Amino acid sequence: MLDEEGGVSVFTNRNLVEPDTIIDEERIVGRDDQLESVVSFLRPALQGNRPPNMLLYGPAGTGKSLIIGAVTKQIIDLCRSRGESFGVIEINCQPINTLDQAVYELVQSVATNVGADIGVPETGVSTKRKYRRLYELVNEHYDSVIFVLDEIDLLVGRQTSEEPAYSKLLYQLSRASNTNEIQGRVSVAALTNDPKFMENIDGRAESSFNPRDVYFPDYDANQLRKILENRRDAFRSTALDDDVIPLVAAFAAQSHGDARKAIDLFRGAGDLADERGDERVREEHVRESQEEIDKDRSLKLVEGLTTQKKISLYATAAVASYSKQTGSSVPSPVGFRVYQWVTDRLDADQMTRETYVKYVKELSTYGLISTVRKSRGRGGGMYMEFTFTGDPAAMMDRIVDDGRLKRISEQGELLQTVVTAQLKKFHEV
Ligand SMILES: Nc1ncnc2c1ncn2[C@@H]1O[C@H](COP(=O)(O)OP(=O)(O)OP(=O)(O)O)[C@@H](O)[C@H]1O
Repeated sequence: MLDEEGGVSVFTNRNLVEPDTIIDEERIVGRDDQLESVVSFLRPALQGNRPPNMLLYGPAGTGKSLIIGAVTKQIIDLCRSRGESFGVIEINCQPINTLDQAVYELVQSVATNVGADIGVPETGVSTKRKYRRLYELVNEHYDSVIFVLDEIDLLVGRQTSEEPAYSKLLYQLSRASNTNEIQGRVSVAALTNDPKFMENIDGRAESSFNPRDVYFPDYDANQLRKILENRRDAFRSTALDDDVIPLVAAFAAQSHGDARKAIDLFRGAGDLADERGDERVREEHVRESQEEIDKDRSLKLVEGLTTQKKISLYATAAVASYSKQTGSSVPSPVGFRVYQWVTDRLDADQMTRETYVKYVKELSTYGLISTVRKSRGRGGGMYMEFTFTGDPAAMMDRIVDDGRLKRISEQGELLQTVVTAQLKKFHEV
């Protein structure tokens, strides 16, 4: 097999390890209970009745979109063979900011499905008009529909509104057939990672939505292994070393058993082998690809931090990096002194020691840092100790991409002296 540049590729069907490829049912692993529940909930659609609303919840990459997609696809086909038209109107709420935009996206989704005009402008008209257009399209083209709202919890809407946008949308859609706005049968399936989602929804939305729950737990390493085995034919039959699939599964199992991560890593390892012109995917490709993924993740995370958090992280990383022993931990009083020095140099606001500690502790929730409480012995008080899971010097490099912090990286030697002096002082007391 040739790759795009005409070289030999380890893949024969790379598409199979792309995240959004819709796979056949026989490739689905370990979701029998969820499949059974969703099938039984949607069966009424085949008997001329309205299926109940559903809430599919569980961590990222556990097959929620996959299962609802696979079952609704079958229903569409079965309905079609009986001369009925069943519509699946799907949106992902993650990039959507407002209720108005969500309704517009729904209109767009139906219009694309049926090949009709959107028939309403994106801005400059009321949300009510967009709802009207949505109902009009549904009534013209479908006998029954299911609205699939992925990542529903992220549709919060404007901060000023008391009721979150997802609550209003669920209310509106789930009663659209009762109010006769939609003449056919309507149900709503909401997908979320948040197990407490229903606690935040408004009372009247809760009673009109009133869903049947389907829970999607994490996959364990064994299930991930089977998921990957079932896509082994993405690669040439001789292209995978024996330890590749178990290793990919083990890495993904560590990061909460997310099948998407497993598939991404599987593909990434293959791409790396291709890039290097290697004929087989080996353990080293998996490890290096995983390192790349970790690096990207921490980079994205750092980009999203406020300047104060960046400074706190930078000062802490500087202590870890400049202290003589590798992998050494950072006592919070030392980190704070260095933080103060950095803020002075940058002429930035200075937070209290409590706030500094709070910021750094927050980063431990992302797995970048681990924290322990320490005692200085009799009467010496308590302090926190921070340890970096990765390389603190690499972390510093990532942070100084922020224009404001660049100035400090030019004073590396001075910073090193400050760190050494502060550490010495701390250990002398
Ligand atoms: N049981 C499974 N068998 C085979 N492939 C799976 C399985 N579960 C998930 N996958 C694959 O993993 C990827 C992520 O799955 P999916 O999008 O369904 O997860 P999700 O639970 O909807 O995640 P998110 O909450 O992030 O949207 C997809 O490529 C899907 O095909």
